[in-house]
Amino acid sequence: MSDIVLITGATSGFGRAAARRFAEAGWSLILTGRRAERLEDLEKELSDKVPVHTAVLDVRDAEAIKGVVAALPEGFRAVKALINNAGLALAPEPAQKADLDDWHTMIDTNITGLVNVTHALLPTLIETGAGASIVNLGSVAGQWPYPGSHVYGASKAFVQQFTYNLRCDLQGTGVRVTDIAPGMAETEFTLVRTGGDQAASDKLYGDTTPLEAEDIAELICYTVSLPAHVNINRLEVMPTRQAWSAFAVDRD
Ligand SMILES: NC(=O)C1=CN([C@@H]2O[C@H](COP(=O)(O)OP(=O)(O)OC[C@H]3O[C@@H](n4cnc5c(N)ncnc54)[C@H](OP(=O)(O)O)[C@@H]3O)[C@@H](O)[C@H]2O)C=CC1
Ligand SMILES: O=CCS(=O)(=O)O
Repeated sequence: MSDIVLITGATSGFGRAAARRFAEAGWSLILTGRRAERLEDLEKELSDKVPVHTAVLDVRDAEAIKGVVAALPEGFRAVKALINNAGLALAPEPAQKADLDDWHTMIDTNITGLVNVTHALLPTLIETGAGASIVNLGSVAGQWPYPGSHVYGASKAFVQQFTYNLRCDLQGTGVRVTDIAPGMAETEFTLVRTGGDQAASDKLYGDTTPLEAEDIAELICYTVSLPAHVNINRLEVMPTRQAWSAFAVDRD
């Protein structure tokens, strides 16, 4: 029987690329996200290669997650890898101009959503035991501050610390936990962040070489495919053409 991976946010970007990468590696796929049509398209694309189960799911809805886990069909129950990828940034403006609803949406998705899914899958992953994995999508924004990152960066700092704390509690169960923290990667991320501003997205990723979704998919698949005794705690990865900036100084 093939290994089983559950991916949140499989309808775009890293999640969709990871679905394709895991299919290449022969894993059975549980693909989730809010956009049903995209899940159907992905199922059509990949189900010739590997078994695919899809579930329309908003990670903010803890009851719905429990329902999805309880209704997993035979052959998809013994999940070996959970990829907590669903997430978003909103409100690129400074904190003092940000909408409170946008802050709540980021907290509800990136923090509450991630812990909802993790809590629902922990018993299964512990039962799977040695070689099971949780990969959480953090961000360089969880480590490094920058203007306009406010709640987004803070939510990703939570992801890092939650990852480390889970590692402590899961010691002895065989379940591995990893925070993958990418820098600039071209997906629909900036389109979402700017409320659909394609020009802003094109400008950010233009005239340089950002990470591609497939780069992160490769790292996710690599992380969970390592021998069972190896746990990557955190992987911070940037495009070669991205680096840190100097401290900002307010001058007269
Ligand atoms: N691109 C980048 O530069 C970086 C991104 N990241 C992180 O990587 C992760 C993936 O982002 P990326 O692929 O770039 O962005 P995309 O916008 O391309 O994909 C985001 C995915 O998250 C899903 N999602 C968003 N909200 C919810 C929700 N409430 N419930 C379920 N699914 C949801 C979306 O699916 P749907 O809308 O169908 O629900 C979509 O599949 C995020 O956690 C992001 O913060 C980290 C570092 C860098
Ligand atoms: O998490 C995404 C990368 S960045 O936009 O914060 O640099």
